[in-house]
Amino acid sequence: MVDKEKIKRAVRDILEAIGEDPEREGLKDTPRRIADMYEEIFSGLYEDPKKHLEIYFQDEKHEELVLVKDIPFYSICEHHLLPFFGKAHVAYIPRGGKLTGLSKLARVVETVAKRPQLQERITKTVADILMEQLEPYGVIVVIEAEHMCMTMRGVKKPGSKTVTSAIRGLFERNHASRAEVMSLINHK
Ligand SMILES: Nc1nc2c(ncn2[C@@H]2O[C@H](COP(=O)(O)OP(=O)(O)OP(=O)(O)O)[C@@H](O)[C@H]2O)c(=O)[nH]1
Ligand SMILES: [Zn+2]
Repeated sequence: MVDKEKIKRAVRDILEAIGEDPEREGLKDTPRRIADMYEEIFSGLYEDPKKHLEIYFQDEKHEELVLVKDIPFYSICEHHLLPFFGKAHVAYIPRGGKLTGLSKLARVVETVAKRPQLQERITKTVADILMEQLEPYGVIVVIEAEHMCMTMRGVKKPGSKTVTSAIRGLFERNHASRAEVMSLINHK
C-alpha cells in the first residue's frame, strides 16, 4: 500500500516550495486528500492484472472475434504526474474455450492504467497479459488518449490525440482480420 504519511509530508513540502501556506483553511487538508487520492489512482501498483483473467467460460466454443471498444480509462503520465485519459479498445479471438468475461477486459485495462504510466506501456502490457493468460489466436489493443502534459502545459496542443496499438498472434499475419477489427473500432 502507498505510504500515506510520506505523501502527506511531501505534499506539505511542495505547497511550501511553491510559496503557499499549507496551514491556510483551503489547504490544510490537502495533503490528506492527495494521500487518499494517490491510494486510489495508483492502486494498480498493488494488484496483479492477470488475476482478472483466471476464470474463463470453458464450455463456450466461440472461436470468433470478441471486441470491447470505447473502454474509458484514466492514467497518470510518469513524466509529469499529470493525467492522460481516453478510450481503450480490446479485441481477441479466443481459442479452446478460453473465453473471459467482457468486464474482465475492462478490469485489466483499469488495473494497468492505475500506475504511473506511458501510453505505449499500457497498450503493450494489456496485449501481453491477454496473450499469456488466455492463449488466444490473436489480440489487438488500441488506445487513444489526450495527455494533460501536452495540453495544459509544455507544447500546449489541446485536442491532440495519441493513438497506440499492440498487435499479437494471428493479427500480425492476417491483414484482413486486422483491418476488420480496425474498421469495427473506427465505426462510431
Ligand atoms: N512516449 C510517451 N511519451 C509521453 C507520454 N506521456 C508523456 N510523454 C512525453 O514525455 C516527454 C518528456 O519529455 P522531456 O523533454 O523529458 O520533458 P519536458 O521538458 O517536460 O517536455 P515537454 O512536454 O516537451 O515540455 C514529453 O515529450 C511528453 O510529451 C507517453 O505516454 N508516452
Ligand atoms: Zn507527461
